[in-house]
Amino acid sequence: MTSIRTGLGFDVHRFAAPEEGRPLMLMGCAIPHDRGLAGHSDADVMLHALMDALLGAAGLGDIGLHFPDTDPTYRGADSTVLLERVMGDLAERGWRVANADVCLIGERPKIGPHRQRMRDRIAPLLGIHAEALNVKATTTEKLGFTGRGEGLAAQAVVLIERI
Ligand SMILES: Nc1ccn([C@@H]2O[C@H](COP(=O)(O)O)[C@@H](O)[C@H]2O)c(=O)n1
Ligand SMILES: C[C@@]1(CO)OP(=O)(O)OP(=O)(O)OC[C@H]1O
Repeated sequence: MTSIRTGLGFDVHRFAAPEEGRPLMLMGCAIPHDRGLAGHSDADVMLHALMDALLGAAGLGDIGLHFPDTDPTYRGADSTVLLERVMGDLAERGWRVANADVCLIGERPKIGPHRQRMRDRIAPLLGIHAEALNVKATTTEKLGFTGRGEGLAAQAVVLIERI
């Protein structure tokens, strides 16, 4: 039986108008910014990419399958709670996380000042040490929708292994 697998995830959310007063949630952390991301849930784009990577590695589809955006249950959902559900699904099937690498794509906010807080918040939910959860970011050199500041994108890659 295969003992390791990889998965990748990708997600995009547009920014809400500032007057909507949505907080910007990234990796389960409230990040000071002039606007938050729009979404049915808390729109934590980095955690959505991470969950899709985990589900992909385990062959379990994607977050839209598990948490449909047509279901009022998930309105305003805390993505860390959804991540706990995903981790439960993986554990039930005998998988644990070896490492994860998550990349935010956008001009602002800069994640440098928040990187360690993000790792410390999410690594325990993945059952790994913070050093096995990498958090990084890139601009798109002001090109495209992220470059224009219309929204943020995120990518994630994970390795899972048999317990
Ligand atoms: N939202 C972001 C984007 C980038 N960074 C940091 O800046 C570095 C340079 O970005 P380039 O797109 O010019 O390569 C990048 O490696 C990150 O360290 C960031 O913190 N937050
Ligand atoms: C987690 C969910 C739940 O509605 O969040 P959304 O804010 O709709 O985010 P999206 O990444 O568009 O789709 C995933 C959904 O399943």
